[in-house]
Amino acid sequence: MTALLEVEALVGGYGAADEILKGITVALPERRMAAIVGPNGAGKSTLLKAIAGMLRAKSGQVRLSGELLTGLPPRGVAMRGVAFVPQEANIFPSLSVRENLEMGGYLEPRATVTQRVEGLFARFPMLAEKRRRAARTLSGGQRQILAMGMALMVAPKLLLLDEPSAGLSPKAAESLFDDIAAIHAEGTAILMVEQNALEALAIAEDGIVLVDGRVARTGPAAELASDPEVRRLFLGG
Ligand SMILES: Nc1ncnc2c1ncn2[C@@H]1O[C@H](COP(=O)(O)OP(=O)(O)OP(=O)(O)O)[C@@H](O)[C@H]1O
Repeated sequence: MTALLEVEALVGGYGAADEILKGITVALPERRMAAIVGPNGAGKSTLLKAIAGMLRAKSGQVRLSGELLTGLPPRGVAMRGVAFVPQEANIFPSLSVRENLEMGGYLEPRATVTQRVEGLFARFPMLAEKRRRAARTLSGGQRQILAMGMALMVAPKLLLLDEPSAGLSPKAAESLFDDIAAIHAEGTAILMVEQNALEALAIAEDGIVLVDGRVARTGPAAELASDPEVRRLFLGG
């Protein structure tokens, strides 16, 4: 079976300085969810940016369903079915909730946009309730739902989430993780970077531990979450 996402020997960084990604090889099957965990500065966010086309790889390849993504601009990657939700500044604060969702689907035909917005309102009643409110009035957890909703407007095959629970209270994070698990259960493959490593591994099927720009461990998420060495070294557990 061809994997949905294949990252092979990816090397890259932000300039002439040292490479941040030092040869990353990971794969994600169709409809699967993997959590990327590891210490600060390991290159987790950088890996997501490289997959999304926001960072030019120095060498190595990224493929989606066998098709080469490496070298495509972010728009080209997005048009092939990869939606990226950055950690910050992922909504338009002064636009309404509905307008934010419409912006998420601005490349889609009008009728598709209307249909998908209605689908998201049905899926997330909070968004429907607040559809006319400026996005800046939402709570942190509600903003993350809106940001994911914008990404879902293109019906992506793969959703890239960069620390969705950052800055949320434990209760808000727990509720957000429930929503992420539900989005995954509906068939979207997800690659999620998280500081809340144990919570992320609890809802993901696969785990990827990144340390200093390299893959230190991969395996079933539950296995990694209960591995004493992983807990001690990377999860503070
Ligand atoms: N835009 C940038 N320009 C230059 N260097 C950057 C940039 N963004 C990140 N870096 C550097 O790249 C390294 C990896 O950062 P990255 O954000 O990928 O780590 P991370 O594993 O996601 O950790 P964190 O949880 O701290 O975000 C860090 O040393 C960081 O300082």
